[in-house]
Amino acid sequence: MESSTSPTPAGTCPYTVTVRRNPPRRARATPSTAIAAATPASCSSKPQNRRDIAPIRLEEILDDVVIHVPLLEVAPPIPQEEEVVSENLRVFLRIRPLEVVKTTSKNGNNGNRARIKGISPKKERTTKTDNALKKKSNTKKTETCLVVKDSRSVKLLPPASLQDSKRIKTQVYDGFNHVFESGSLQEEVYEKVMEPLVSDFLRGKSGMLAAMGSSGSGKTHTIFGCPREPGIVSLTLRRLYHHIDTNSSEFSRSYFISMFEIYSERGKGEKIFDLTSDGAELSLQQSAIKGLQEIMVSDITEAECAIARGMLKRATAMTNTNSQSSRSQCIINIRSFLKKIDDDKAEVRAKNAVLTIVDLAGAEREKRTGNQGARLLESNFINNTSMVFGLCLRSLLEHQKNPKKPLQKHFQNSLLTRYLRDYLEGKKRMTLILTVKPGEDDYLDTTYLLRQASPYMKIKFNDVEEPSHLLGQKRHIQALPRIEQSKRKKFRNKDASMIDEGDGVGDVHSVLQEEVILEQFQEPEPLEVSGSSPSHLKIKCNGCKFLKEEYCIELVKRDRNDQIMRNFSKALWDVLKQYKKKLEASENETHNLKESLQKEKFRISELEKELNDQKNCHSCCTQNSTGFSIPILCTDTNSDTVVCLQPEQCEPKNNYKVHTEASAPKLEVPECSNTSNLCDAVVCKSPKMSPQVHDEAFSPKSEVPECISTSNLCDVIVCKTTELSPQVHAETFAPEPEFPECSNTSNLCEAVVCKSPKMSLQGPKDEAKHRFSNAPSSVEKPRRRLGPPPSLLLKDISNLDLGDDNKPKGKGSRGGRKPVTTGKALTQGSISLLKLLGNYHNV
Ligand SMILES: Nc1ncnc2c1ncn2[C@@H]1O[C@H](COP(=O)(O)OP(=O)(O)OP(=O)(O)O)[C@@H](O)[C@H]1O
Repeated sequence: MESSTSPTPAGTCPYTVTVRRNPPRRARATPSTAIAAATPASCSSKPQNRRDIAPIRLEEILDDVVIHVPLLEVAPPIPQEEEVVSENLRVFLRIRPLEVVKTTSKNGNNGNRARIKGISPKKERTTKTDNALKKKSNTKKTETCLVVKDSRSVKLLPPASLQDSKRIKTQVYDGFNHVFESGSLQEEVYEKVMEPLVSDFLRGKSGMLAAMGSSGSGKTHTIFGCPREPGIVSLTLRRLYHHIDTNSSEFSRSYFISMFEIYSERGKGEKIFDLTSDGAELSLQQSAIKGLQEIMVSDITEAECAIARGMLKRATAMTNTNSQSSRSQCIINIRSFLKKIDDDKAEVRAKNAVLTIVDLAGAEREKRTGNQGARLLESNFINNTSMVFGLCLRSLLEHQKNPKKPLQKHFQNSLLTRYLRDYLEGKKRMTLILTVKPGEDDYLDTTYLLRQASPYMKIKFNDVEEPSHLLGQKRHIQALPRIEQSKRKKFRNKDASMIDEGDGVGDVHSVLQEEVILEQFQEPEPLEVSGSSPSHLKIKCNGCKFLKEEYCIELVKRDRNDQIMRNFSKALWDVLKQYKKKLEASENETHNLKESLQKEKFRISELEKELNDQKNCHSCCTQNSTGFSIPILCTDTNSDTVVCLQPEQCEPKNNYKVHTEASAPKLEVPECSNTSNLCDAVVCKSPKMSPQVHDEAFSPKSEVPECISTSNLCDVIVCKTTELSPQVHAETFAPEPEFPECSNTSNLCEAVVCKSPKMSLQGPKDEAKHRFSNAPSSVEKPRRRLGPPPSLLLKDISNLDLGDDNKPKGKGSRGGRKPVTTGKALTQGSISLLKLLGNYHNV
């Protein structure tokens, strides 16, 4: 709390203290919508609607719905005396007498035979339950818990036990169309409840009456009654047949009755049984029952007989609460078919209307009914149907209160509600009659029903079918609650003039045809609106005459709703488009990823192939029985050279013959076995080299003497691989015992050349150094022991004329012996060696 001394205004007491209870508030800017609503358009200086605010979002569209729809509700058209635009659901309450005087026959039946599906009617006998009930009723005097306040309200008094323990207070239920006290007569009920429906029905308007209440509360009694006290159905039929059409000479009216029940045998799903025929099982398609028989009833007796026969077939059973409790939902349809025959008898117009009366099976509490087994399963079905029925109405109410809340599709959950869909969605008018038992024991049942059903009184029927007074009169615009697009399209092009003129064409026999006629008449497009304010709107509809004001407003409202829905659809469409784009993008990405994956796979397979090739190449060398690796070689058939098998080289076009392990054991080139995959093994590069040399070269016994003797002819044995191991070359090119000097004195041997830079022995670059002439230092090493000369060398020595070594050789040499030729030209190295040996010898 804040206190402050304000400057004292003139004329007031200087000691006055102003106490501010709340801090001063800052005035908030008035919302533009409020301004718009409060200020007339002419007074506002600023533009009211700014369309450039923001792009429409879903929420705004929904808000739009809220803003625009009540626009017409703010100033609803004032209903004329007889023209009620909207009508609430009519709810009546009937209280059963506390003590029921049973009008039972001698054998215990009260006029109707009990029948249970699948169970033959039993002989009524006094059971323990009955006795218990009787005892109970005798011993304990039941108090009433329901007191009628006035014709529209009741007071519900909780039993003393509950009042104490649960602190439940007295409740008042108000707003019923009428409350029938326990002593009310059937005729009275009919007059208030059914007569308005019947009147409308006679004017061609469909309607429904449904009786709701707990088991034994008097629903069946109210609907069907008994012979002494005929119920609503009987009274309705009487009324119908006593009704005389004013223009009966021009019209012919006929009635058809159909009756069926929805029953769940032992709770195994719902089934529909025809009660007017042989009790055949039927099926529900959309909201129509396929194969349901209609009996044309020409008089009241016939009609009552049909109903009585149906009642006999209905499933009933005895429970603790009702000796003849209905175990199924029973529906009776009375259809009126009105026909106008023109003078020339050529043109007939017809009108159908259906009056539906529903006797619901009573909701049961297991504790009270004492049901077990099959009865209990039936109870579950009954309670479930009652619950779904209630949910549908509750959803309709909530939807009407707040249009944002969608109309739930509870009707799908039971056959009954599916059949009554139009009524439960507020498209057709219906009336409810609640039946209650006023006993203290029934307090819970009664309070449950009243609590559940009393809100239904607020349900409104705005867009329901209006009665057409008689054929030829114009239909109200509201008589188009549900215009199915397909039907519209189908009949769009038909001539609507016959409706305007009031003359029908052709023979019309169905409700559908009637609906089509209405749709044609009420086709709202094209729509022309004239007038400035809704109250003066006149709309020209499809070439028809100007319609009444309230219908114009209704059309505007619908049009606006359509517009809102279109906006909503657009926004939704945009969102969907965005999602689609995203989806496409992600699909592309997925595609790319798949492609790259394919490429990777292909690359992997290539690498694997390469690896396999490498392995195959490696497997050229296989282990033979001796443990040596035998290369699988191929021989060049042209040159007789031996090469290591390479896949690309061994193709038949290259004239290579592939040697398998078995076919090439003789080659025995162990040195190559270690390096088969690393090198081309032993290759003769010289075209001059004779096969014999190579034979020697590859023979392990030859120990490569030819290397020395034939060094000038060829490169002899060449390892092509750079990775040839020294050991191999040592074995191949360094026959240690025979030519230690070769290995030690590589300068002597120019024949053995390893081309590999990694070769451990003498490389080509060292060749010059190893030459004898250029490396005299090697000669000067006297301590070095030479190994036994090879046979070729010995031959050379033996043939050497050492005495003439100073004489020039060749043709011009005199007296000298010609050197013995071995058929092979001596190499320069050999000559040098021989000279050296000669010198040595001389020394
Ligand atoms: N207003 C009434 N006046 C006289 N008797 C009544 C009245 N209402 C009900 N009864 C009697 O009460 C008994 C039970 O009524 P009824 O069979 O109509 O109950 P119900 O609601 O149809 O029960 P259920 O749902 O189990 O079929 C019947 O014997 C019926 O004659």
